[in-house]
Amino acid sequence: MSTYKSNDYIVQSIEESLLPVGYEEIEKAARDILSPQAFSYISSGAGAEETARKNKDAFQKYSIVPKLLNDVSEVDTSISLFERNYPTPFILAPVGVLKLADDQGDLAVTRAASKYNIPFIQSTVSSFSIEEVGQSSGAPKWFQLYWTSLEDISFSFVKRAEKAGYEAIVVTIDTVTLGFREKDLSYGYSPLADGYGQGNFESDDVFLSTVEEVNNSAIVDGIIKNINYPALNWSHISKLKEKTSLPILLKGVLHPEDAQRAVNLGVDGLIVSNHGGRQLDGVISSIDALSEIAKVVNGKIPVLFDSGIRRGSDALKALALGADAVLIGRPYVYSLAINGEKGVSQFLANFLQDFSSSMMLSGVKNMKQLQQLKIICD
Ligand SMILES: Cc1cc2nc3c(=O)[nH]c(=O)nc-3n(C[C@H](O)[C@H](O)[C@H](O)COP(=O)(O)O)c2cc1C
Ligand SMILES: O=C(O)C(=O)c1ccccc1
Repeated sequence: MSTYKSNDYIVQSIEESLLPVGYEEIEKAARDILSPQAFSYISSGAGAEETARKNKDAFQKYSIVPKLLNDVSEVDTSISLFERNYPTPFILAPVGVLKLADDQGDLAVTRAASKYNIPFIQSTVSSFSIEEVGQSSGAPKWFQLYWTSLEDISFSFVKRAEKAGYEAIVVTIDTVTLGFREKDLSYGYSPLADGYGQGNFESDDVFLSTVEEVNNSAIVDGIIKNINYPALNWSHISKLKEKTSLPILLKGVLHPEDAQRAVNLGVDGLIVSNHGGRQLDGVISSIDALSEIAKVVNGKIPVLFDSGIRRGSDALKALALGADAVLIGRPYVYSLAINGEKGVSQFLANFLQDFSSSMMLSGVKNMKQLQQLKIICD
């Protein structure tokens, strides 16, 4: 279903009360449930958390100027990406180590996503394997790739993803080394060292052939060595293009010239993102980077967006500023921690209600009109 009438979702929200409604309350509830280390891992940004703060504050600089009296009794939220139609412009961002939030991790998330036909992007550092996630539900699945030092492991992941029916490869380019996350360092906390995030590696023959003796610490060392790959450059993207016919997206683009180069190279899509402020602190907020990139790309390939989407009006702003679809990150992770699959389902119901009401209230009835919605910046 992609056409909404007023209050379709709110009925469900009122009937069940599985989750607090607003983002801040959801975050608070997750803080109460998770260990201080786990909560801190999910919530914190790198460095002084300047960028994490900017992601939030920057949204407030943009204001929607509604254009009314447009008969919005039905709104169509559907989009089309890579020749497939989706009922909503939302995608669930790749989040490693989701098992930290809930034992069922990615499996619970894709089950919730399948209710709304929302694509789920599985992380390289998932606690479940590509095959397990592939079979977990009918939700569309994309695979996020952290390029590995031994590139045959990357190519093996990509082949496995193809075979398991995944529909796109998302190469994250902003994490060639891990950001300096002061809170995690103060706790001495690393989920990888704790054994999370091994699902794809422990099930990969190419990776296993590089581990002398298969035990937990060898696997952890192997993963860390592989996903830190500062040598990553454009030639790797060209090479990946040769290896797969799936659409390739680059995640973490902030510079318009990188966007232009990606288009020239034949990349299929971009994700404007600063990784939720978790990588280089001090970088531009993702929403401030969006318009210029959308302008350079000029509709040649889809431009997706994440970092700071908390509620419907945030999504409305990002879509009006040039995004073709929007990734949701922390809000679904906290919802998972609070109430597993049901928590994520409830979150999505609330979010979709909020978004479709926001479309109506701004006087737009489809994505085309939304792209023309007037936004002013302070
Ligand atoms: C706990 C956590 C783990 C993440 N793991 C990954 C990952 O494995 N790969 C990736 O590309 N991005 C990862 N991200 C970044 C998200 O995909 C997304 O860019 C970010 O969460 C957006 O910011 P927001 O959640 O504040 O909206 C992670 C984010 C969080 C919070
Ligand atoms: O924490 C992250 O943001 C992330 O991308 C990651 C990296 C390595 C392991 C787990 C998650």
